[in-house]
Amino acid sequence: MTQNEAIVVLDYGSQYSQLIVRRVREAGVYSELVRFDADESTVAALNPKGIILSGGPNSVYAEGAPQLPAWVLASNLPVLGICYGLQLQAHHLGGKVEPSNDREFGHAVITITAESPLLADIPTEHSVWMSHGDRLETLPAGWHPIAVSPNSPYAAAADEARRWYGLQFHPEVVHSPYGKQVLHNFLYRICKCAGSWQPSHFIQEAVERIQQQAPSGQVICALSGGVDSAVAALLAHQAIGERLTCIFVDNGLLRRGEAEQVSRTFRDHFQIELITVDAAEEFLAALAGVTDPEQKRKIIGEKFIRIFEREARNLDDAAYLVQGTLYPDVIESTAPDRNVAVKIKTHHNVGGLPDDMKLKVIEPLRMLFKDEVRAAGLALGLPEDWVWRHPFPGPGLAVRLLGAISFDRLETLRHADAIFLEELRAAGLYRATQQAFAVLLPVQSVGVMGDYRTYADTIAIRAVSTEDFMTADWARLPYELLAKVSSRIVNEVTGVNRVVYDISSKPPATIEWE
Ligand SMILES: Nc1ncnc2c1ncn2[C@@H]1O[C@H](COP(=O)(O)OP(=O)(O)OP(=O)(O)O)[C@@H](O)[C@H]1O
Ligand SMILES: O=c1[nH]c(=O)c2[nH+]cn([C@@H]3O[C@H](COP(=O)(O)O)[C@@H](O)[C@H]3O)c2[nH]1
Ligand SMILES: NC(=O)CC[C@H](N)C(=O)O
Ligand SMILES: [Mg+2]
Repeated sequence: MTQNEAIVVLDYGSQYSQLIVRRVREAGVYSELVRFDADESTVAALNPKGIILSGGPNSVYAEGAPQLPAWVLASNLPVLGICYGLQLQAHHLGGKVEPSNDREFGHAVITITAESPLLADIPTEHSVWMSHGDRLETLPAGWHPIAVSPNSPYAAAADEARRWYGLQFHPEVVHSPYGKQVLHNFLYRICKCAGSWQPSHFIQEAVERIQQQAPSGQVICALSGGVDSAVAALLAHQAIGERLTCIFVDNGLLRRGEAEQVSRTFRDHFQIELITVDAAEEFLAALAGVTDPEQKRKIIGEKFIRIFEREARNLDDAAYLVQGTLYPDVIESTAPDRNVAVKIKTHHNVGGLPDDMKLKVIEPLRMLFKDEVRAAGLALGLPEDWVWRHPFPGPGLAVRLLGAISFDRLETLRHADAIFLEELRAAGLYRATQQAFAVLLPVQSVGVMGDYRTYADTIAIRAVSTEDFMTADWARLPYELLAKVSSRIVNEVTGVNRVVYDISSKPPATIEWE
């Protein structure tokens, strides 16, 4: 994306790399994450006003550890190193980094010891979040400390003349309450950014890009009812008008009333052609008897694509497929030290596309985060309810119904899920949690109802609070709400005699159960 200014974050594999980009964008400056070994021309094309070096799991002195590219050392741009980034700066400029006995993980208090634009408007003593086992023992020539912590003589350091700065702590995490101010200082006091980035700015550019990517012919957009695909559809429609047809697949794995609600809302609000494909039987037949979570996901992913291909052939051989892929999906599959990570689950639209797929994929949101997509959705006139809808996974209820899938079991789950969401909304708490749903377990247990014995199914209720769905905590829903949901489910849903609330965070659990 060509912006007139950007902050480029070099990724050394920190779990927080994405978060740095996000914080910079929140502060009004466009930012992208690039591999630490990206070449200079890739970075120059982004018009950088400054460079941030992320943290990382390695030790700078270890053999094979990722290093600073020569072009960074030769650059005149301001550079901010965070944790591993600071250690790299020191390592390359003649300072000394060593393993420390006083490792710091978590909360620490730092004291500002010298005036610096980086730490302007911040109390002299304040708490920060640390996560390191190595530390700087000697600063390079030209550098001086600007903050200390009990275990880090160089919690922050600077070469003001060159505009190189380093932090041993992580300003990007919420546990560093002044972290936003530190980043703001770097962007505006040091890099002199103008600060004109807004998610809605990207709309015009995205529209032009879609016109170039699909200059002629028919285009389909896979529409799910979620916010991502709706925003992608609106952008594509602005770009190519009537050449666009949206395809909504009723895979039989949707929630109660969802198929009707999605097509009705869509038709009420948009003048975009929509085809609803009733593929419920096809999906359920393919899933019959399948209990393995990964196998379910693969069957579903493949079916989706075959249906899109079939619909494309019926539409004058449409050659393009618009998808709502977001930036976190892209980063997950491309950044260093990430592609070696073990696979937890196959997301149906990422990495799961068949090799022989002929449709060319167009992904207008591939540079955005979810909150930015929501802002763009609002700017494009997407109804608020749609903008704030909880995400719903493409494999749908198949990954919330453990064990073999049948129409009857799906109906049980749909009913319980509808009750939970209805009560959550009635309590005014839908937007206080980021995702909430019911899960049907393959577990029967004994109960007593109306003096007779039951041996029936278990429903688990899950609600999470999260910023980015990468980590999550279970939502502290009020007991009164849980009590009401539990009693309604057992009373109203035939075949269920027990309801449990899932109190697992991610990690170690994931949000979905499969
Ligand atoms: N039932 C469906 N019919 C057609 N396309 C679908 C369906 N379910 C998922 N998709 C496609 O898969 C993509 C990824 O799904 P995903 O759930 O990540 O995004 P979303 O549904 O657009 O938004 P959200 O994350 O808010 O649910 C969607 O953008 C859409 O293109
Ligand atoms: O479109 C999707 N296709 C998938 O295959 C898929 N699997 C998980 N999810 C959603 O991703 C987020 C994180 O989920 P997990 O913690 O279960 O991995 C949560 O928001 C999940 O709902 C999916 N979305
Ligand atoms: N969070 C980090 O960047 C850690 C850097 C380095 N691996 C250390 O332990 O000190
Ligand atoms: Mg979805």
